Amino acid sequence: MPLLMPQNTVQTSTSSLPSSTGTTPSSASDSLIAGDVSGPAAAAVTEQPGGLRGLLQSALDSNPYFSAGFGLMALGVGAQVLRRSAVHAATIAQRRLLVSLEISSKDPSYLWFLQWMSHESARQAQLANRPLRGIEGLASRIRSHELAVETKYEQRKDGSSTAEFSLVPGPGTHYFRYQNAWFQASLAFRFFGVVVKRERATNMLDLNSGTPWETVHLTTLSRDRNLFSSLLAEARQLAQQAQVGRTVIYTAWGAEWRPFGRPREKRLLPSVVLDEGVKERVVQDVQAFMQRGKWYSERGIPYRRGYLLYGPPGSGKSSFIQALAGSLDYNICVLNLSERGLTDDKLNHLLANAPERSIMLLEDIDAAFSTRTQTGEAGFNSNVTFSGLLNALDGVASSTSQRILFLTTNHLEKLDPALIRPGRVDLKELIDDATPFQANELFTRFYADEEGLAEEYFATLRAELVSRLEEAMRAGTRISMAALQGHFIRHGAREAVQEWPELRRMAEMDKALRAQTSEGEKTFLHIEATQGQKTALQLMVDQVEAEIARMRRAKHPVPPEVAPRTPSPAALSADEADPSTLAFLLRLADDHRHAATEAKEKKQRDKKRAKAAAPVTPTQGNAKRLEDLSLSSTPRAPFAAKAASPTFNPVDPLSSGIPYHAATFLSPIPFFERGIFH
Ligand SMILES: Nc1ncnc2c1ncn2[C@@H]1O[C@H](COP(=O)(O)OP(=O)(O)OP(=O)(O)O)[C@@H](O)[C@H]1O
Repeated sequence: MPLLMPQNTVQTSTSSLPSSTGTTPSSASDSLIAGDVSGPAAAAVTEQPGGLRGLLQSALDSNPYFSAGFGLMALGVGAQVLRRSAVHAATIAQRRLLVSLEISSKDPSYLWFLQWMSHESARQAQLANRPLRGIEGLASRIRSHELAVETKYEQRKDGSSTAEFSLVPGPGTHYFRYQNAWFQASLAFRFFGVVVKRERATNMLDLNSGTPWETVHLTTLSRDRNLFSSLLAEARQLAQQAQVGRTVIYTAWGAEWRPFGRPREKRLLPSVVLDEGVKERVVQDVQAFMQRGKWYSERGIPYRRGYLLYGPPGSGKSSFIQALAGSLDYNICVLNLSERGLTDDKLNHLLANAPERSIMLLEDIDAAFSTRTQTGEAGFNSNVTFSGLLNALDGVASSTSQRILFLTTNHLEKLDPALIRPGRVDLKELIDDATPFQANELFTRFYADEEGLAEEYFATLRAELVSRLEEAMRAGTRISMAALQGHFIRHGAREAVQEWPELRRMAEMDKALRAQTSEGEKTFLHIEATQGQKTALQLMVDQVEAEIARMRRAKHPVPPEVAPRTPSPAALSADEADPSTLAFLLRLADDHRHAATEAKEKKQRDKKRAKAAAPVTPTQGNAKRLEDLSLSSTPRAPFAAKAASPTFNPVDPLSSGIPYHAATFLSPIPFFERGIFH
């Protein structure tokens, strides 16, 4: 305690000592310096506090709580200083020792890195089954426990579907070891608020697609910074390895392209059998186009080419495009215009930003547009307008990078000429049902090396099959290549010929069913009344008859356009019926049925309204209820008088002479609506 004694206090006390005491000032000050404050000097110090320090001292001495609090405060301040210094030191150390890399989901290496991580985690999972040995063994045990699943789901037109799941590192922090260096990877979802600051345009796209903007942060020691490039190169190599000999199918994911499932095995061009010369024409055209990049740029012509493949389902349009992409070592970007959530802007962006070396494929273009008007109201989910599509196609035309665009359709006749004019579509090819040439080729591909089949016998079987197809074609029955391929898969060469009638019957039924659908209606207009179509016609006749019977049962008048032609349903025989008339009659009958239902509903509505507007003579009970419900200020007499009059319109406050609010309240219509009179 004496050591805490303030110097100035000591000095002040010492100078105030009277010299008359005979004590030499030097001896007093000596004893103070030596720390000896007993005796008169000490008394002087304690008795004269003098200033803030003295006050503090006395408080500390006299109040133990105060001194304890003071001590705690000093400790807290010390701890805070220490913490700050530690944080500061850590920040400096982090800056100097660590280096981090950000990969955004916009960057191509983002997916490569995620794939690399999942590949590594699978590899390490295998290592983990081995005995633990050294740091390698330890590293193998440290693997990601925060996974995310990416599901690619495809619903096919035939109703079947496929789903592929890939496990990738999920949001969170992951540690891994690469070339003896430790890495920390933190996958953070950056939500819109943050992205707004960084990339406004991208943020808007994210808002449209509803997918969060993602980033991966990689951190390692600064001396290992070169490992980043080697890691990314390895990830890219791994991604490319997975694609060697394969075709990547990209699909639209919001406003960007993402690989759909794993890359597919390349389809070989000879495996798709098209009619004579068709394949060669398209392949040569594409190859010539690819070699003329300089020619296009020198003349300032947009470097793009559009192809339209049209024809019935199952004729090999998609298969051919896949094989063509494989032969050129290209990938395919598939876009379905009827896709939910697709807008003009997104379409434009997607067409303009397709991955390099890829063929753009717009499938079933007729399904999205049959006329120039937007078909969204007609049941499609897409918000793409026809003009939006034309703009997007023209936008592609203005791009300087190479663009190969394929459109496919089953119904050429449904397409607007503006869509397929030269400049948008440069080459159109019909990919039709099987021709004798194709049947010959496919038969050879399937059975040329079948065991136990002599060359001569093989040739005879092939000729027999081809002649049967020709005969079916003469009778108007076409067989799709998909059906022919399925038939060959099911049977050997001999049975394929023997079982030909089965294939033909199936083809006829298939056509009949197709013709039954409204989609098939137009196709139907082009067919002749052959054996195959007779089945279809019969189905249609049946439908017209059923329609007429339904109308008669419902007591709807049969439309005059239908009636004269069908004095009795039996008069319509399949042989006489003309498909276009039948299609017309069916549609007419359908329209008429709708009109009749609407008329009936309207009649009921009118009746109800008339009943509501009819003069009201309240029954005793209802009058009582009205009385109970009426406002006290409501004059009841005029209402009763008016209500008795046949011309009284209870909804018209002016004619009733009742104040407006009371009139609405008293009007029977709201009561009807509320069910009071029911
Ligand atoms: N010309 C062909 N050569 C070889 N196989 C074919 C041919 N046409 C169709 N196939 C086979 O039939 C199946 C369906 O073919 P694909 O999907 O290519 O027909 P598509 O014309 O694109 O049909 P859609 O118009 O319905 O899209 C595939 O398995 C394919 O192998």
